[in-house]
Amino acid sequence: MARPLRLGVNIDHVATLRNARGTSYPDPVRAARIAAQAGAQNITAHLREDRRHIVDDDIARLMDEVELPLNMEMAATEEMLAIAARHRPYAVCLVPEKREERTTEGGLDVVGQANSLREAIAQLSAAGSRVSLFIEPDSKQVREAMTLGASAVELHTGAYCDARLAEGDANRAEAELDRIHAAAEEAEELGVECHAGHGLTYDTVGAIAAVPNIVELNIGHFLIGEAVFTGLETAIQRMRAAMDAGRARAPEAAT
Ligand SMILES: CC(=O)[C@@H](O)[C@H](O)COP(=O)(O)O
Ligand SMILES: NCC(=O)COP(=O)(O)O
Repeated sequence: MARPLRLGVNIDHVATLRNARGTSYPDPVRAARIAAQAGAQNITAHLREDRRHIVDDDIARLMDEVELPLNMEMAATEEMLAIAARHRPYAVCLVPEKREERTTEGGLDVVGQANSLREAIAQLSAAGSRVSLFIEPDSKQVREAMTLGASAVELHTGAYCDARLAEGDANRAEAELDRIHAAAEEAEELGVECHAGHGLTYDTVGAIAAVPNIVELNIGHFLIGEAVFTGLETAIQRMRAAMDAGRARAPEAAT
């Protein structure tokens, strides 16, 4: 039987909409409560250094007012480490950040930043948070994540989703999916829990859910966009159904 696959709902882009007008609505905490009703297992929120969407008060309220565990995405900076130490979220996902980028364009260079990441992982783990590293599906990065003591890796699915959306690029999509399968299998062999996310839609989630070693998906931007048309609860339920359909096609995990 296929193993369980958790859904983390990323509510960043509720805050993007709120901040576009400088109002107090729409409220990411309200979105998080709806996600809970719709069956999500955790809430993901990315506190960017430039606070372009989620702000400090959102993190405080998500911790205090929402029952679901918080997976806080952040860069491994001193400022963010101090914030995480104050709130002690259930999980922290360390991500790369570039001020000019439109979204998180790639994974962390875990190999190149090993020393600073080792220290950040140690601090966060000592404070009681599970630490994952947001990486490209690449064997070197997976192995280094294990060496540094990360509990989990989250594989960046953006390249796969982009290839699926690009007409006539089936070969590239297939190659990206192969990389994700290989990295997920290696992570599990090394004892590192495997998550995935970025850019997933109803059309692309099935193939990722079918990767048997992946146990958590984090999905946001598409869901918040769909919520405009169908409501957030319905959007999340449809995503859950698409995930379940994909998972039902997953072979048994090799390990
Ligand atoms: C880290 C990541 O995958 C992002 O999807 C993020 O959580 C959404 O925020 P940005 O679109 O601002 O990167
Ligand atoms: N880490 C990925 C995430 O939280 C959601 O990414 P997206 O669905 O907003 O692209």
